[in-house]
Amino acid sequence: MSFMQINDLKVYYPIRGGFFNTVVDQVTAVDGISLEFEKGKAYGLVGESGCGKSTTGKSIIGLEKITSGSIVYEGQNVTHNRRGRGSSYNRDIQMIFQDAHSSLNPRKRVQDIIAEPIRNFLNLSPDEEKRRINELLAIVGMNEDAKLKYPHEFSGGQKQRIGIARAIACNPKLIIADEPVSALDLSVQAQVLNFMKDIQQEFGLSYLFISHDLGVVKHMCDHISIMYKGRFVESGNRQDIYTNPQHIYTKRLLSAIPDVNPVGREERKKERIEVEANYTANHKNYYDENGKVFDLKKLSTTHFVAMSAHEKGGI
Ligand SMILES: Nc1ncnc2c1ncn2[C@@H]1O[C@H](COP(=O)(O)OP(=O)(O)OP(=O)(O)O)[C@@H](O)[C@H]1O
Repeated sequence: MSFMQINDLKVYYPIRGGFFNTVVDQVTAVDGISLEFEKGKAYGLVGESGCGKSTTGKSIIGLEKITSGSIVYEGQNVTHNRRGRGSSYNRDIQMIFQDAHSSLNPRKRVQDIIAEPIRNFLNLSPDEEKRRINELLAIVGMNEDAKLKYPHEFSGGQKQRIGIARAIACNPKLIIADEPVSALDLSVQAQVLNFMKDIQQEFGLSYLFISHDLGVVKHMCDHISIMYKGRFVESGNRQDIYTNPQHIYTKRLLSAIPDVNPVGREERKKERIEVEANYTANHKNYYDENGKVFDLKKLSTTHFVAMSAHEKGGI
């Protein structure tokens, strides 16, 4: 049973111009997406830069205005009151950001950063608050003496852990993680991802994991949606997406993942080229289930660049 449903979400940004700074046009950032969240499951949102992933995350949490569509949380339509002070939605849906450094207030000590949601949503005594902060630091694998330090005294991975401690402080149901590890180096990425998996299991958390990296999403997510120009072109479980992708755009994203296994690399390369050639020969345009046309020529530009570098064995 899903605890939250996103229905036909659309987010348009107005473009202003002219002498009176009036609205002259709009950017269609999210163009009618629907999603359902179940407890304890991780959902992935993948697509190229600018396809609307972050806008989706920010509009779900309430940082962006929704143009149309609805968000239903535990049976209540919360579309227009997501950020109400003290609302359970505000407490239960948390976000962690790509740039941990700028998401932590540099003038606050770690204990005050982590205490922020506790003070907003839980009515704890000073002693209980201290105990909760110690507990949260232990969960994210940090020493108690971190409490009195400032964000600049920590490494990137540690800062991300502080962000995670703040996000889980009030036992949320869903964490929206927008590229949470892409600013970290590879060994730290693995540590943070594994740690996020551990706490997911321990606390029955759900994630909306936003990334352009299909490798990371494969590691983390049960259900994956592939986004292109504000819409989902394909959604499915991990198995469907990685072993039996249906949409040409998904196939191209998958082929852009560096092929690190030398065994059978040539055969896989030939197979990919064949799939591409057949598809392009047989489909002038691709029509999605709503009849919207995707122009293959336009779609291909970035991904053919990525593919050809890969095909040449350059990656
Ligand atoms: N505040 C804004 N005002 C106007 N347009 C915006 C604003 N924020 C984003 N956009 C536009 O909305 C579209 C979607 O942006 P978004 O940041 O959601 O993409 P993204 O998939 O998260 O990209 P990236 O992976 O690079 O972060 C882009 O065309 C972007 O230029």
